[in-house]
Amino acid sequence: MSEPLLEARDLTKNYGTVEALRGASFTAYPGEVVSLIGDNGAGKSTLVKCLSGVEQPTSGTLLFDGKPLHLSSPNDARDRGIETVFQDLAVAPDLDPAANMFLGREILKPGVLGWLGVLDKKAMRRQAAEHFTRFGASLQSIDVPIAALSGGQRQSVAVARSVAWASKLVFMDEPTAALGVVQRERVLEVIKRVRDEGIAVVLISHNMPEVLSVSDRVEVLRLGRRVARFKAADTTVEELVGAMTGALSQEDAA
Ligand SMILES: Nc1ncnc2c1ncn2[C@@H]1O[C@H](COP(=O)(O)OP(=O)(O)OP(=O)(O)O)[C@@H](O)[C@H]1O
Repeated sequence: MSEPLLEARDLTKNYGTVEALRGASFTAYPGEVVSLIGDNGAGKSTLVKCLSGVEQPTSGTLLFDGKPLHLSSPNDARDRGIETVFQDLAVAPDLDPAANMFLGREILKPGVLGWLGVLDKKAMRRQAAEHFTRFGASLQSIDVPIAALSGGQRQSVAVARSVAWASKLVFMDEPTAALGVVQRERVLEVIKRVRDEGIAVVLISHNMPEVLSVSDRVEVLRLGRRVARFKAADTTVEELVGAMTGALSQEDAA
């Protein structure tokens, strides 16, 4: 296997007296789908927040391409090609899907005075439409505000937006949770397509059959620590559940 793209070693994260992470480690390789699983409260979202610049770990080490990494904000992570689809769907409800896709990354064209940039809405709409088609967001129109879309359509806009900008790694926190069967399959196809382009996809999901069908590897968190790692092809739902609940603890045994 290639060298790790992103590695977390012994991360801790305290919120007051709550220890959300207690020495958590995690590894993602380029061009793989790795699922991060664990019971409610295991620390998955906290770990993703620490790996995407939303939160700073209390202690521990992050490495990116083998070099120490410090992320002071989500923009810091984005500058390195790391994108995140959050569980709470950070889309702007009053803007249309194209504007959402380019939020904070607007395409400018020279203004009348030559030096004042104005928004190139046409270029953004064209690129957004191409992108949504490519990444399976089925929208009848890209002119309506996000607020008028269904939950599933909003979700697919959020997924398409983050994979549009991810050049190295994308975190997806429950990306199929709000989706019907057809859209769920589309998102899973998008995940595989992004992986096949050499990007690392980190998937958080409580749906074990889905985890096994789309992942190359699975890492298991329990009580704020990584307790097991599996190759998806070599494991079963029962084994994953055993690791999540503590019936099996590979890493403690190692
Ligand atoms: N901002 C916060 N302040 C205080 N405690 C927090 C905060 N965020 C998370 N926690 C606590 O940290 C622990 C881990 O939470 P986290 O959301 O990371 O778990 P999770 O594995 O993502 O869970 P779920 O599957 O339910 O989303 C929980 O006990 C949670 O209550």
